[in-house]
Amino acid sequence: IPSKEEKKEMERQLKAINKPAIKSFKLKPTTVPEWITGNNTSGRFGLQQEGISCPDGTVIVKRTTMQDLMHAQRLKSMGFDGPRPFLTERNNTDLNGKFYFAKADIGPASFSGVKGNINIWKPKILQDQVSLAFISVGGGPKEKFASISIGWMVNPSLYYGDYVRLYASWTIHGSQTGCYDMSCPGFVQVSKTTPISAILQPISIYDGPQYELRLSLYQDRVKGDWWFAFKDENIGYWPASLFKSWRESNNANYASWGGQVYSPVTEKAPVMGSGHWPIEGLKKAAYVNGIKIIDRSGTVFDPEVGSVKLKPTTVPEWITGNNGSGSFDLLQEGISCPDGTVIVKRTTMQDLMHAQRLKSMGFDGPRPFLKESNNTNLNGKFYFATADYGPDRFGGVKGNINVWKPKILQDQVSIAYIAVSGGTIEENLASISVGWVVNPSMYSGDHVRLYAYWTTHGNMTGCYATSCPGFVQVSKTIPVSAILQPSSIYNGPQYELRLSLFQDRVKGDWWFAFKDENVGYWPASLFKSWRESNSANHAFWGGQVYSPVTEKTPPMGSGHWPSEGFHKSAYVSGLQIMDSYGTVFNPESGTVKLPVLDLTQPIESSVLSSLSEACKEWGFFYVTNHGISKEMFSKICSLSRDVFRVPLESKLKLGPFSYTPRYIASPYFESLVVSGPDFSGSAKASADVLFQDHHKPELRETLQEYGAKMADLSKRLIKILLMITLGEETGKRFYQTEFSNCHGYLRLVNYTPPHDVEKQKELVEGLGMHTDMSCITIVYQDSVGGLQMRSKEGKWIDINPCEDLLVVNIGDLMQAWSNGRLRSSEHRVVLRKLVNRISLAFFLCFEDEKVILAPEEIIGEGNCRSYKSFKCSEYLKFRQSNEVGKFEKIGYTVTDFAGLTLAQPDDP
Ligand SMILES: O=C(O)CCC(=O)C(=O)O
Ligand SMILES: [Fe+2]
Repeated sequence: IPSKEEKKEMERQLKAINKPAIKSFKLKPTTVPEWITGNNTSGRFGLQQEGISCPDGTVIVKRTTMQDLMHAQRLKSMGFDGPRPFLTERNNTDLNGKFYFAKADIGPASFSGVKGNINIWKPKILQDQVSLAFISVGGGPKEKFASISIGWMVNPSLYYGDYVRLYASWTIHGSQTGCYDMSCPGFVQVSKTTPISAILQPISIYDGPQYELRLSLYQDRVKGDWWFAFKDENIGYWPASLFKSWRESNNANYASWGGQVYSPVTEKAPVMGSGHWPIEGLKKAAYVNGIKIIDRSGTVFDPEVGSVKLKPTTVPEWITGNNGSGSFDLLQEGISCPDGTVIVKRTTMQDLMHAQRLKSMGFDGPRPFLKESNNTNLNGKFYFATADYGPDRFGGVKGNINVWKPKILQDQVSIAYIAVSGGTIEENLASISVGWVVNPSMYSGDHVRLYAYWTTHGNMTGCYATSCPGFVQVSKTIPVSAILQPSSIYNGPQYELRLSLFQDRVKGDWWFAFKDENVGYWPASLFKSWRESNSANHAFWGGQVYSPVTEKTPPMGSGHWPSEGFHKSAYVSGLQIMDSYGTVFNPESGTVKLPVLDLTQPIESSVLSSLSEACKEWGFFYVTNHGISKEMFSKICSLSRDVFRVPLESKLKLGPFSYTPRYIASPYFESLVVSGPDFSGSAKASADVLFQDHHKPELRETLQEYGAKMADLSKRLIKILLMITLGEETGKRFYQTEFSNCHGYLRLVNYTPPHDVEKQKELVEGLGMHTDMSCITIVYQDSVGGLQMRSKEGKWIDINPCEDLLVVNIGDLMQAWSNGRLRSSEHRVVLRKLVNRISLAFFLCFEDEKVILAPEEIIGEGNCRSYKSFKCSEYLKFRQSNEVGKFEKIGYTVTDFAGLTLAQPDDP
């Protein structure tokens, strides 16, 4: 505990260090070595943001807190006064502690830059110990000796936790004066993404993957400043003035690379690097490689660089989609920056005290994942209003929350949010929530602010975006505590926040997007429990208020009840869930998650049961890894466009069996049938009519290939359906006797919506409700979407398009043959956007002469037969006898045609 005097001194130091929030910085060096702008090289590298940094998020700077200074003080008194980046002395021990080094050096020499790759390890060390790996430069005569060193360091006494962190330190005055990063004036941070004490992840694994830090130190040859670059990014610089002694000798004199450990004498010295000897070789021992020197003339050898992750690898379509309603302005803390400046809101003592005070009040953060209802504890009351979705595996959630500014007192909190949470067991529950918050105790004023919050460890650990390591800010314009304006007005204009949380499907990181901009992400490593369950489990939307028990509870949202309706009560709208395949669905409208059959995976019993359930309930499912490439789909789509662009006159020459013009099924629907098994012949016949002497060999070649693949796929699917309903052996037998003569045909469909489709009040149907006359149908729909299936209760459910998935649905013939165990459900296509839509449907049908009669095996003992036997061609005739009956199914279903209304158990 510091004495009064010491505390005063620290406060003085804090004042000196914590400069005003706005300051003009140099943002770029004048000269940059070639190696900084080179192309990327290997080595994926995630960065975690430093503990206490700017909620503002514009520049990540760890402002020195009293605590840091106390730590530093303590370290000093322990004997560790900083890394010894340039030391000619050998391993040494003084009264308090021991230093060990392993290094290589160059010098004296004349150079102005050095770079190298250091691989990252996380040595096990005790609280008072230090382990680091570095690159450094130094120079000047003995008593004026100065140096800079950068690298990674594990130093629990200086920084929170035993994380491996980026570090930078320097010494002047013959190494008498020394500083870490921000703990004394000198280093100027310019990077907005990489703080100097950033947590480094991942870490190399013994005999496993190796991760490197790519670092460089170089002098601006015009200004003389020394710059520190991490991968491609300039982190900051030390002004030339700091190293007078170098200026005198006009350049640096020594460079060194290596490792260093420090331990109090009372303890066993900690591990350096991986703790293994160089003789064990790569992947086992720590290394520094790719060392390069830049000489005074600027000559470099083999420049080599990389970059920091700023974008997710996968981005859901909704992020790049068009804007929704409601304009929205963002204010950044009420300060705007003159050119060439960056906004630095560093964590102040006050911020920390606020957070502390809130904690002691009972509010330890929003409670994004709560099964419990409104609750009151000793200190305060929480109230919730939430809707939730789950448990389910999904990869994202989005929604619009309208913004209100509830009147609340200083100690109260009001929040509206969307959240995701997961975890397999109580102890590893984790969650992320984003939304708006009014929280005057945490942030200054009663502004409505954007917030992001997460919890880990069974929700025991929780953090606001930047108040502990975890969230990585990437947006340069939207800080997570941005003030939101305007807010909605009762019975007046409504303003919404468009938010989404989604998982990078390659890296596993969770991203937060506001409108169409990625604000930042939480690295996958943060939510181990989710990784175990492979994705999130629950989604929530709602409001939350907190108040100390002594006060009246504040209003939630607008403070008005939902019954008052739109413009009056708070709402969350446009809720969407993205499943782990990237398809998007609406959790409100009785959403159904259809199973996805992966054809490259062994069909396990869990897959069989969900498939069988879906076929019974919906008659729809998805199939993936079906062996048809994206290029194939886009080729057919483009060929289809060519076909439908042909003048109507020519298309009509194809005749009604192959071409259906727009006015038959619907004013927006036209289609071309290509029949199998000779898809090529059928396509050629059509092409000859449509394109006459302009031969289109691609059309028949592509359709032949696609048709054949569809025929194979449909047969494979039939076998799986038979296996589900009849078991493996019986299924195989029936495939041979009943399905081996099936044939298929393709229908290319072009939907042309009316010009005012987006303004129409009524839903525009591209294809009306119908059931398919097939055994099964396989549909490819382009990215426009609009296919819907109808539930037994009559609810319409979107079947969203997804690049990698084909839609499979059961047709009437299969429903009759399976005695209704497989459902042929009504579906339709709705047009919402003013763009053409292409779909490719493949119908697998029984041969015309086949008599359909459900076998006893499928009816099962004690069950009734539901359909009388009928000849396939008769049913087709029944549907086709009437142009309406072909597409409009009411009164023309297989049940109308062959259904047995009465239970007749003895009827064969
Ligand atoms: O266009 C679609 O997505 C589906 C077409 C369809 O249902 C059909 O042709 O039977
Ligand atoms: Fe259909």
